[in-house]
Amino acid sequence: MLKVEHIGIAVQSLQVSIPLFEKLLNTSCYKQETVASEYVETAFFRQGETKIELLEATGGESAIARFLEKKGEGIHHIAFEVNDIREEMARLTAEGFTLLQAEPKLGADNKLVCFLHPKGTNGVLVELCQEIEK
Ligand SMILES: CC[C@H](C(=O)O)C(=O)SCCNC(=O)CCNC(=O)[C@H](O)C(C)(C)COP(=O)(O)OP(=O)(O)OC[C@H]1O[C@@H](n2cnc3c(N)ncnc32)[C@H](O)[C@@H]1OP(=O)(O)O
Ligand SMILES: [Co+2]
Repeated sequence: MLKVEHIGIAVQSLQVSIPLFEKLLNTSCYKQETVASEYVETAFFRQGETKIELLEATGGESAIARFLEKKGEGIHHIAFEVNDIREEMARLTAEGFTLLQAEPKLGADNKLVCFLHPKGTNGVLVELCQEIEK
């Protein structure tokens, strides 16, 4: 794993949370992006080498909607940057971790992503991200 690429935080409303995090972090949100396949709208803030990703559900089928319903607002996942996501997925599968996708999928912020089941990672939802070469 190269670094913590972002920390995902589930929020009820980006309209409320973006200004709050702009005040908290003393920096502006640099990107807002909807990921339709995940039924989420995201907002990103840079913090040194890593980022904060705020996530608002755009539909009831969203993992974020279910999380908010069950646990309320809060830290949702930790994303690690990797060089080669498919290689890392194969390595982690061999190590006995449960991947939630057989193939990486298009995520936000120009990344290929996949997730590991939190049951196998001490209750922490882990995301892997690989930058898509421009
Ligand atoms: C990709 C766009 C963007 C990006 O960075 O590019 C994103 O990050 S999108 C983020 C939203 N998408 C996802 O989270 C996709 C992966 N997540 C899932 O597939 C599900 O949420 C899953 C499998 C983690 C949980 O399943 P479900 O949503 O159906 O909820 P359950 O209540 O059935 O959960 C089962 C079990 O897992 C625990 N759980 C759920 N979410 C989390 C979490 N974020 N962190 C830790 N644990 C979590 C939940 O409490 C249940 O445990 P139990 O002991 O049975 O209560
Ligand atoms: Co994420």
